[in-house]
Amino acid sequence: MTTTPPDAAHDGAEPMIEVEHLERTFHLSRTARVTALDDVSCTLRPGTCLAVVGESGSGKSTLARVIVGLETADAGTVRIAGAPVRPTTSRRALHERAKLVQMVFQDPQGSLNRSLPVSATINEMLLAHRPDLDRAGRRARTLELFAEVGLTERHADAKPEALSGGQKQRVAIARALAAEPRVIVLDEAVSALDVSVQAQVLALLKRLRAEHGLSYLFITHDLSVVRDIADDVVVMRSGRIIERGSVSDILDRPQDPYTRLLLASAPRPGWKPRRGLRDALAAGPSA
Ligand SMILES: Nc1ncnc2c1ncn2[C@@H]1O[C@H](COP(=O)(O)OP(=O)(O)OP(=O)(O)O)[C@@H](O)[C@H]1O
Repeated sequence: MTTTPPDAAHDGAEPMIEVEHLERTFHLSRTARVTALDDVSCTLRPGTCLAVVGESGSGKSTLARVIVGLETADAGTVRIAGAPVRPTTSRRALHERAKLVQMVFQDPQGSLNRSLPVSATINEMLLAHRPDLDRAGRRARTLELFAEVGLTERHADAKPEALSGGQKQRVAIARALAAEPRVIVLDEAVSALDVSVQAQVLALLKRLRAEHGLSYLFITHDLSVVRDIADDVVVMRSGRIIERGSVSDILDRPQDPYTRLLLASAPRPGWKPRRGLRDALAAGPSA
């Protein structure tokens, strides 16, 4: 394990997200269970991007869901901007949390109504988070948000089916921005996009981060995007963090055999998919 954790204590700034000793086990039947989070601790430094990487089923999404409050941990603590995140059904507490942290998913379709223009999803967020705006104010703010993510009024008034995958993901990012959060959790948010569209969305995310002082928790199984966007990385396997460090620590000087295998299995120019990552991992680090 690398000995240089991306720990905010090192630079004295209060962490945007501080996760300590999270545990989450899913009971599938009376006898079968899966440990999705096993003593997981990590820190997102303000204004930075922490990538959470690992193969499918390693616990990345469960970690993201616990952080935003969509999932409850069995044990451990989550603090966002210093405020403890507790399981709650209180509308007020959920609203307060939504102002701190928003989530963008792989499939933007989930937050779009097929029969309404895509601007409706932004209007809905503004209704919840900007009570100071009237109808005209919400429309103006919606168009501002569309412009921020590189879309126009024509896109705002289109139904979801008229937009490409990349454009829909831009709408999802605009929707997250509408709450004016401090942190955005992106769960495989660029994974379904073509490489060139992916690069454009990553460039957009980097610009927005700088302009709004945002911090990102970036969940991905795709190591090729990590170098582009992340500052720090944690590597998960079977619910545990097995290695952590700066992007160059992890991508250039990985210590753990599993991290090395993940890197060796990652697609790169000239890579030929002779064997799946799962098979390679099942065969063990010496494969
Ligand atoms: N609601 C649930 N009920 C039962 N098991 C679950 C549930 N959510 C997650 N799991 C299990 O917990 C483990 C971790 O899943 P999780 O989705 O967090 O991993 P992941 O790394 O995000 O994988 P993927 O990239 O495939 O989404 C897996 O074994 C998964 O099957």
